[in-house]
Amino acid sequence: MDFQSTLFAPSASAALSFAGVERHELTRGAWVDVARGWLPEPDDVFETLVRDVPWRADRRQMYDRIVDVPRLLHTYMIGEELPHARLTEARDALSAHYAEELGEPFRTAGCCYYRDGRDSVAWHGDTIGRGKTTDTMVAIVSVGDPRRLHLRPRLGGAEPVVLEMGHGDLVTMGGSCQRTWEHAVPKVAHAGPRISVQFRPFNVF
Ligand SMILES: O=C(O)CCC(=O)C(=O)O
Ligand SMILES: [Fe+2]
Repeated sequence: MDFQSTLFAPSASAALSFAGVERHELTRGAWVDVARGWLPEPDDVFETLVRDVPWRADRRQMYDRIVDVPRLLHTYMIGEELPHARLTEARDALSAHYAEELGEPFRTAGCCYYRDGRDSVAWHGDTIGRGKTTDTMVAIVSVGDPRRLHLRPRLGGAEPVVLEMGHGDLVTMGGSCQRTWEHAVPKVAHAGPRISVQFRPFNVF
């Protein structure tokens, strides 16, 4: 038996530890969990995603113009194989960790590619599906350059919160976060590429 590799090979379950998760309680039953440096091999995940995800540039109607959505997108739907084994492990570990609180597994993986500081996402909640009416979770794994996630309460009454999402970090929005708070990733003067992978349960968008 090769005891060296048994002793020193990083085991996926050991690596994906939730021991370092810090929960930030927001208002109205919303919260955010943060775990720094959570995803193993973030360099490899980043390079693989840049290369292998079928990125698409969206355009959408804004008033009287069609404008580019300022980031590239692709969503892996239920049952589709994810482009990196570490992401499959991450999704399964997240499903197990949050099973009791969430009551169902994470099923889809939305991927966003922020090519530089000009790419962004405006204030919104993930409210196209059930997040509009019920508590749910969106777990985000970030790779690449750090960007800031801004959060603000829809009805005021609390200060905005700004969280850095760095290389390999996990940020989970939970409770009523999608309905009672909004989030955004604003443009910045200088940033290198960043990819965000958002794990969501069935019918949360
Ligand atoms: O860039 C991120 O991590 C957040 C993306 C986001 O909020 C969304 O796609 O709904
Ligand atoms: Fe979002």
